[in-house]
Amino acid sequence: HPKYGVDSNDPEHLDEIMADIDKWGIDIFEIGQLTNNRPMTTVTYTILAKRDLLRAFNICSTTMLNYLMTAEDHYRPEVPYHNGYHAADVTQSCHVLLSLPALENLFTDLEILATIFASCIHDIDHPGFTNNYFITTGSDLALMYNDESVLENHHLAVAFKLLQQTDCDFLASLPTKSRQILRRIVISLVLATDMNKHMDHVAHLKTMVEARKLSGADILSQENYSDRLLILQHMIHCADLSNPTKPLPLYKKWTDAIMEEFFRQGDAERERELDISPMCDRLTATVEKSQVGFIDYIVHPLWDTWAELVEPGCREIIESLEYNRDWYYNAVP
Ligand SMILES: CCc1cc(COc2cc(C(=O)Nc3c(Cl)cncc3Cl)ccc2OC)on1
Ligand SMILES: [Zn+2]
Ligand SMILES: [Zn+2]
Repeated sequence: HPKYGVDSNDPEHLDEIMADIDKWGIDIFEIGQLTNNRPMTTVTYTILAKRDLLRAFNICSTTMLNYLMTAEDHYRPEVPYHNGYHAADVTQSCHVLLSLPALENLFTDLEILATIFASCIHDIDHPGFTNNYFITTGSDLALMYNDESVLENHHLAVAFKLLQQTDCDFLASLPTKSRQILRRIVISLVLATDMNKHMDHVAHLKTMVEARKLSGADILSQENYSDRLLILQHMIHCADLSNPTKPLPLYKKWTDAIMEEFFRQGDAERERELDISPMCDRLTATVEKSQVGFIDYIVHPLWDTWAELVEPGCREIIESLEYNRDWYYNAVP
């Protein structure tokens, strides 16, 4: 297999970019351009190989690549934001967060494999509309999942269904017990990416930070299973909401993509004479104002609490977030 799992039209350039795989702010868009739109497969395969997880779990590289390519084919390229680039971005962001010094030796290899797997499939087959849109339009998807975390349940069902294809079952050599533990973790992590759970994430993170202050001990080293799983849930949610913490040129590309996706939903709602969702009306929205609100009310409260828990590993990330917030604040017309 090629070094990063996929062929490249410019291998030397890809080597240069992939040297930053452990760094916050690697250019996912450039990786996609160098791999014929395979950013998710490239990033995920490289991370699994680098962490020696393919060997640790006796995972066949060919089967792993078959699964990743098939999974990446199930992201929709016509969806502006929730496509393979976002999956690659969240996977690489989790990879960096898993290596924070405060979390060293906290997670088992199986928990790490589960987190990387959950990240790369967490939005698979995303249709480019929100849960609320599917619920209010009485869609079959909402009917199937009783209006509860509709998209997140769908992503999980699609991802695990692909494992049933024999040439894609990269978990085939895992003992049954390990498969069950991994499946449980992946389900809980993808369900944790439902924005409806956002306030619970922030509340629990604050509780853990307070508990750590009271106990004084480096509590992250004595976490019990349920707290470790909660930290991984907060981690994937932070990665999902990490665009505003990245270098400004990358952040601006993510903003353009999500706003186009939201505007297309707004167009569909206008067309169907439904109420247009907040920030989805391309005729009235102010992108800069939305981002300042997004950072002030959602991203900063979450990341500030996360940063306190893993202190001092995320100081630069918070600085980048605050720099970007000021840039958008000053850009408001
Ligand atoms: C107040 C809410 C809000 C939302 C926005 C749009 O901005 C963004 C929103 C999102 C965003 O909402 N992402 C998202 C997540 Cl993390 C989980 N489930 C569904 C979704 Cl859509 C991801 C990135 C953004 O800008 C770069 O601006 N304000
Ligand atoms: Zn999602
Ligand atoms: Zn996502």
